[in-house]
Amino acid sequence: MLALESATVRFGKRTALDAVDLEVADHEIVCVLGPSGSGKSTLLRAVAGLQPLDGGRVLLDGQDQGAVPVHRRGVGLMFQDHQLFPHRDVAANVAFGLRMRGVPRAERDDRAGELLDMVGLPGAGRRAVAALSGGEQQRVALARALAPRPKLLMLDEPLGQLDRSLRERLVVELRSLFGRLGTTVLAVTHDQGEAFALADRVVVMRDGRITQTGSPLEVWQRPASAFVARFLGFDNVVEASVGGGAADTVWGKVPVPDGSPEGRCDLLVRPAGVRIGAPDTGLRCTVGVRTFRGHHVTVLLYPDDGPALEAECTLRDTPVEGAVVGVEFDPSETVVLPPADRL
Ligand SMILES: Nc1ncnc2c1ncn2[C@@H]1O[C@H](COP(=O)(O)OP(=O)(O)OP(=O)(O)O)[C@@H](O)[C@H]1O
Repeated sequence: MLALESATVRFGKRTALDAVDLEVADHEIVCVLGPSGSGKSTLLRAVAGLQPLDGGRVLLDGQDQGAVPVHRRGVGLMFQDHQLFPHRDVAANVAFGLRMRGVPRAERDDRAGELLDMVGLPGAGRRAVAALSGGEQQRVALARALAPRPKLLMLDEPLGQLDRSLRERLVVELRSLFGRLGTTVLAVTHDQGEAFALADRVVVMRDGRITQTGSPLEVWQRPASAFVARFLGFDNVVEASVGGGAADTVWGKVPVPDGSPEGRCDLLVRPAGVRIGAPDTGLRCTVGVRTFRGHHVTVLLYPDDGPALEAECTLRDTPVEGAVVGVEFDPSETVVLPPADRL
């Protein structure tokens, strides 16, 4: 349905999109992730027609969109600051795109009512936008973007301003709504949790390029590089050298999964793979800060040498701060990554 072919955008000397190739299939939900400045919004704007390309093409249903203006691309947009019209009521906001398309009044009202039901705001049509909570406004913005039945819905930080618990709830609702409607979605977020909960496929950007793409599970289990691993919030990443089933690291020998490539690498050890035991077994560490995360605890461990290690413990097994412990590593939670200079 959507294809970017070598899409390139430059701002002066800066290349914001660097020959990006990306395909989005019908009914697919794709989330673009990446640090600030990596080109996510530029990608979205280029697809919408808000940002002209300096090279390459954007195709929708096989048609080159180069000469097609924004309002004829058939894409729905929902941006972070959701730009509702504060002086119009909810129904008028939802029906805005339909009015622009000359849809008759009665049909607009019906459709607005239908959409408000769908986004969980039944009967809210006559309410003033200014009197809604942030989460309700977000739902109105979503209803407005969906009203003209866009073939592609694009979301830029759709839940950006809302508090975490509301975001976590809304993201689940969004995924199920898009599934029911069969909406094709391209969304941008800097929040991994949001992307992983929403997407069928995630795309990780770095410096205007796509550095990894895959299902949320694939990317989570096998980040393609130290960059992606760190971006996902994994801090246990060190340079290493693999041979004979183990990696030589600043933390000593760390067992790696069978079949891991040999030679120089970056090594990721997921916190779940850092096993805490008696001080006389494995790597000696001193227990530092502990962060309670509901059903588990993240513990920072300071070895005598090398960077701190993050470990995940059950509440019951959490050692006390200042204790000296021994650490062993679970090979099923380690990932051998290509060394940064070979990417
Ligand atoms: N209108 C513009 N003029 C000049 N430079 C721009 C413009 N828009 C974006 N850029 C630059 O292009 C690069 C990519 O920006 P973009 O907004 O696409 O990143 P992003 O990944 O969406 O970042 P964020 O998460 O902070 O929104 C950045 O270096 C940015 O400074």
